[in-house]
Amino acid sequence: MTKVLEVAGVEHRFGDTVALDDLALDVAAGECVALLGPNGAGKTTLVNLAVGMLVRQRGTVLVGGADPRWASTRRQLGVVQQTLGFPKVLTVRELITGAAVRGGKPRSSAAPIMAELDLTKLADRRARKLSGGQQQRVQLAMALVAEPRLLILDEPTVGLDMPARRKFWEIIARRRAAGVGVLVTTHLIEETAAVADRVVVLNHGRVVTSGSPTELVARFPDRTVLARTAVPERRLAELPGVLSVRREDALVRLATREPEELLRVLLAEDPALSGLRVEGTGLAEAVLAFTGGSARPNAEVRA
Ligand SMILES: Nc1ncnc2c1ncn2[C@@H]1O[C@H](COP(=O)(O)OP(=O)(O)OP(=O)(O)O)[C@@H](O)[C@H]1O
Repeated sequence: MTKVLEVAGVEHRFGDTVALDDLALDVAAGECVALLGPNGAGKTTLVNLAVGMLVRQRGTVLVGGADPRWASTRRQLGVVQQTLGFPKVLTVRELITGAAVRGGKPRSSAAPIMAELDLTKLADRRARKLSGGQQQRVQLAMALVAEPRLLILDEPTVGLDMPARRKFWEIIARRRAAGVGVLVTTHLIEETAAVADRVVVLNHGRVVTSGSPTELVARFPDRTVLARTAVPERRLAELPGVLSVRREDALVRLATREPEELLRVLLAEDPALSGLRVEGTGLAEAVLAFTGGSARPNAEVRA
């Protein structure tokens, strides 16, 4: 499989701070790799090296086999980054046409991409005056118009509502089907689980683990059985397969690896049992565990 991003043996320091430490990571054509990790893990540093904004200190960073600091390499790269501000006076059409020309494409390539991203009606508006979600679409159009081989998306869906997020990932899926590789950094872990082939978890500048979202979650086989019951804690702890018991008011949380067996004995023990629920480990909890945080049972947890 062709690699569109190759990172190997990368070390990067800011003074005494080691931001990246012997880092290796690849993105293949058509693959979506999510880079996750807590604040300060080194995600932005890696992105800035990959887009050629930082000068490499040690190791290899190649986009489409070439140095991302070369202008010819950057033409193969589409970037959506939170921090980029638009110039004051330029319209949506001017920005997207400019990105097409810089990428070696004809000016006429702007119109179809504006249509795909619902920007046609906004074409003559100044980009700076648009809403956050609309500006995000302009950035994506600028990133896509030159048909890059690699997309780097840094927190790309922050500020987008649910329909806009769905649309965003649909557009990315179409590019992936055409062989475009994607590197995405995000704190919205559960969203990533739905779109990424592979997750790379960074902490303190190092890769602490990587794998498909399903593989990472499968490394945490524990399930939590929640129920309202009058059965005393000591008795609950003796039930088969119970690893731990925690009571929160009337609710008990029982950790187990055999939830079905536990449910059977629980119901036999307390026919008046109510509020029964079984929770599994989500990707967010798995990532927190890998980076030394404690698990939190929320649908969308910031790493
Ligand atoms: N320009 C800089 N000068 C000094 N230190 C920096 C600079 N940029 C990053 N660092 C340090 O490098 C480390 C990695 O930072 P980086 O911004 O890459 O992390 P991150 O994973 O993107 O974090 P976040 O999720 O908060 O954006 C941190 O310890 C940070 O303080």
